[in-house]
Amino acid sequence: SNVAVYYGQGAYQPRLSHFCQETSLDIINLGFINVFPKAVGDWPGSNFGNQCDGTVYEGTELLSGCHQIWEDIPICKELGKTVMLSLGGETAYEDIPTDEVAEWFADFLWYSFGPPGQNDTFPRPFQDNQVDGFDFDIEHDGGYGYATMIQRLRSHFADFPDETFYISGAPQCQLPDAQLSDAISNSHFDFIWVQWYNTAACSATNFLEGNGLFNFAEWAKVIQDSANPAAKLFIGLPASEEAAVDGFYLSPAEVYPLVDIYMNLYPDTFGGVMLWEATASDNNTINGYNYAQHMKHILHE
Ligand SMILES: CNC(=O)NC(=N)Nc1ccccc1
Repeated sequence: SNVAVYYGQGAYQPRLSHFCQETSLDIINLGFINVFPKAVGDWPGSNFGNQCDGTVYEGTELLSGCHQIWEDIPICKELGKTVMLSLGGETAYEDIPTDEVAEWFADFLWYSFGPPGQNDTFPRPFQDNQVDGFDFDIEHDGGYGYATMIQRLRSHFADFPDETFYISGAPQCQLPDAQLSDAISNSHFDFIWVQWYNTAACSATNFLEGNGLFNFAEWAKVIQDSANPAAKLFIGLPASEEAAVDGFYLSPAEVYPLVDIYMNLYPDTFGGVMLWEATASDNNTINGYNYAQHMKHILHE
């Protein structure tokens, strides 16, 4: 099974290539496209923390100088990493007003961050690099338009039949997820990494208390009833005490039984662990291994 991490919002984070050299990491979600178009023709905006050089395409909030990222993606690809572009995050206003805007947004993302050379009226913020897919980290204002975006993206994917592109989502653990449940029911996801933190009613800490509120089983059923029953369900966890809201961190020793039980109860649906986020994991070493390395060991026990 795989370890997925978010990268781009870490405090004083090192560049992407540092994480691509970590053998414990399989999937890297670059966060975030944090400004969504309000109308057809509007450009989205981006934020990758301390990366990029601060320049934007004139009149937009889309970063145009992300040299560290466009230099490092080839290294990541060379090392076999899956690199996703993540939409949303904490700060974004994530409302998609109409189907036309949803399709425009999907087209923009595809022509700007998908395979190069398709339509040069669009910018190439990562130059000729193409991402392996798009992640929906929709934290609020969502609910409508994502299924349309994903269907549109998949129609573009079909134009490159010998290449593989992915769609993923990071819903909160409360069911139904106000932002993504509609999209999960009506469009094809490959990975769902549930944020089993920050929400007391269903977080992974409930597993430790044995109170039955940790709802992996319910989410596994959502996947099995979804547009893609073969989608992989990941357990999302904070990579350190301070990486999420207080009180939701599990030590590696606490994660072990959680993963062991659900990996074996749901061998076809269990996909691995997602961590928020990469730099926090690096800074959280226990017995000489960082948090992601502990997760990799647990997954391969
Ligand atoms: C997948 N996205 C996230 O995990 N976002 C996230 N954890 N945001 C956040 C919320 C509260 C405190 C710190 C980070």
